[in-house]
Amino acid sequence: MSKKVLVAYASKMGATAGIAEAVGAELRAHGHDVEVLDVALVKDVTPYDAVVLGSAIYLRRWRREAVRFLSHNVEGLRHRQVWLFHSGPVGPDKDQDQVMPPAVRHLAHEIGATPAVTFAGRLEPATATGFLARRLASGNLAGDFRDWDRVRRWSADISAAIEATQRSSWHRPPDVAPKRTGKHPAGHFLG
Ligand SMILES: Cc1cc2nc3c(=O)[nH]c(=O)nc-3n(C[C@H](O)[C@H](O)[C@H](O)COP(=O)(O)O)c2cc1C
Repeated sequence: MSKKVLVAYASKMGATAGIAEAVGAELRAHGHDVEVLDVALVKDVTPYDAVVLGSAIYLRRWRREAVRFLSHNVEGLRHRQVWLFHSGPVGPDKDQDQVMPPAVRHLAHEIGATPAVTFAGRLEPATATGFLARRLASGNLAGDFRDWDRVRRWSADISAAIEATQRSSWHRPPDVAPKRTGKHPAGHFLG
């Protein structure tokens, strides 16, 4: 039986929105009824059985509208399966997992969601908005590093997890704190 899934995103320059669309397409291919929406437009999570939320990372933070969505919907999200991802690393650090900002980590814990998966991002002159982004997009961080195979595999795993809960009752995953490396993966952006 198909489930109703919300894939919400917070994106400034379109890269995270593209990843959300790819997640949505894969879930649809698995037979689910999917809505892909800018998170700022989501008023209510009640219609959905499961929620995927992705945010772009800027200066180690999530976009404000994504954090607001989590904090305004803690109770609703606690009763749904929730998956989180963030899109950020570009250039030489494209494969570096990013640490969840403390506020997001706290909210994920409240909701009972596992830590966000990191997907590489995109930073290109054609889509960069703002002085700093345009400057960074002209250096060695420039490029589209989004790994569509990885995004599709992750989405297929989500589909399998959604389907599994139709056969058994869902058990909230244990809280797993992200591993701290001491290294600042956002070093490129912080100078
Ligand atoms: C000013 C600026 C700061 C950034 N800070 C980070 C960061 O702290 N960590 C990170 O992984 N990526 C960082 N990025 C890369 C973006 O997250 C990446 O380009 C992302 O794919 C953009 O997503 P969007 O197009 O959905 O807005 C930064 C990019 C810019 C322009």
